[in-house]
Amino acid sequence: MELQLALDLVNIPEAKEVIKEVENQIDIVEIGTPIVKIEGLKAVREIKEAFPNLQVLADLKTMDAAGYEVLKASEAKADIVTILGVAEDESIKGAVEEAKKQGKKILVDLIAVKDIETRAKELDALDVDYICVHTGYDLQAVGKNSLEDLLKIKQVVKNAKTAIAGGIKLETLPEVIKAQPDLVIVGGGIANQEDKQAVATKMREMIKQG
Ligand SMILES: O=C([C@H](O)CO)[C@H](O)[C@H](O)COP(=O)(O)O
Repeated sequence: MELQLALDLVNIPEAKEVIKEVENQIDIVEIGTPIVKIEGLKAVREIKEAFPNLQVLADLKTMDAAGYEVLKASEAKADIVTILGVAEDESIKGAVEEAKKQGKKILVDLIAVKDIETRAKELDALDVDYICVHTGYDLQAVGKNSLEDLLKIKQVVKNAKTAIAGGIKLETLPEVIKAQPDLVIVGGGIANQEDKQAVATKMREMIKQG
């Protein structure tokens, strides 16, 4: 099981400071959608240059022109690029095709997908690398989480790795681990904590113990 730190509400220098504190505890660092929108793909390039040993995920949440966006993120040295599960199959195929050409990976974000099982099954057949259940900030605010969705997609996804994101904290990590995703994505659960290193270290230990 891998651990990904999602950075959303910071600028590039602030992102570097947070990563420095936890780089030994994480496998992947996510340059979140708000950072990419505000700072551009240079955020991806700068973080990869500063932390070459970490995999860098560009959370583009692509919806169209997928091959082109994957190409541009790849040129900025992203290792993994995200596309939305609600995108057309043609877009998913375009993203996968370009990622394969560039030696990169595609994570599909199921945010806002209504029939999670059907879509996860379809996406699994399109050769994507990760399929991620995700409760975004706006649904977290009304008390939702993604655990049930993870259990649902685990039943139907046979090829891709499964991932979970959305409001995961130290206290909720044990039940997430029990559901055995391949990738756990944590944003505020690390980034908003006083002692980020201690929290990330504890999370890493819990994940190791499985
Ligand atoms: O993708 C995300 C969100 O849509 C904002 O861009 C977050 O990275 C994801 O939700 C993980 O962050 P937390 O919910 O703070 O753990």
